[in-house]
Amino acid sequence: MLKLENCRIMNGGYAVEADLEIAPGACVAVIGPSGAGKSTLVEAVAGFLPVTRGRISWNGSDLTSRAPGKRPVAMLFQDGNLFPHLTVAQNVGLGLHANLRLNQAEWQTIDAALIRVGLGGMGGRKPAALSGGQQSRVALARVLVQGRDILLLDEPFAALGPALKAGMLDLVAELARESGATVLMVSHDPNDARRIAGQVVIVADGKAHPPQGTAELLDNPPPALKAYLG
Ligand SMILES: Nc1ncnc2c1ncn2[C@@H]1O[C@H](COP(=O)(O)OP(=O)(O)OP(=O)(O)O)[C@@H](O)[C@H]1O
Repeated sequence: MLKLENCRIMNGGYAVEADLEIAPGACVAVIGPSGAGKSTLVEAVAGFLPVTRGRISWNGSDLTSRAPGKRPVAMLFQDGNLFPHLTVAQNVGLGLHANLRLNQAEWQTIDAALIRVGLGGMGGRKPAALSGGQQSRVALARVLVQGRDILLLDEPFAALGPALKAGMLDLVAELARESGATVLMVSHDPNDARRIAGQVVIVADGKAHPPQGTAELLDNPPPALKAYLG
């Protein structure tokens, strides 16, 4: 269980309050108006932003003041964060060791992850020699090799066309199901939530609300969400 208890998260001068729980293995979309604090919420779980009140925990262990690298969390960013001078396999390997000193078993893990995301045989290429969709898959493979319990996605596929994005979302959902990972995904598109997320956390007016069922919420949105959905 991912718990945010009575939390106040600071992003510069902006505060987001959160008091909510996310069940293990759940896939939860984070939606709400621009600037409301969606990224702030996931970055606090990742450990990139300070929690000035309350507590974040995972299965009972306190994460609140734990360094980002020591949390059971992997994050997928919008631009994929690929290094152009490294090969695809090395970019994935960064998920295992930042210094890329990897043993043979670890290179095999990387190969297996590349195969799993549909990039078998492409490990020797540089990112520039891949399409945008393939680059997203490299970033996903890097998250996969980390084998973390919680996967955070901050609009990772916003730059992809609709069909590619749908394919990537389905792949994320599939990989999370296989590994049992808990997913928290920021998105501006309610269709992303409908596609893979059973629940939605609405972030509005400086507050992250407890998760609600996606279909019930989007079929019958409360006034604040209705204005945002248009
Ligand atoms: N470094 C900063 N200093 C001060 N305020 C900041 C800083 N970074 C973000 N903010 C403010 O924090 C608020 C929440 O930002 P956040 O990026 O979490 O919103 P969001 O809901 O993810 O927005 P979007 O949908 O536009 O990406 C915003 O109103 C923003 O202006």
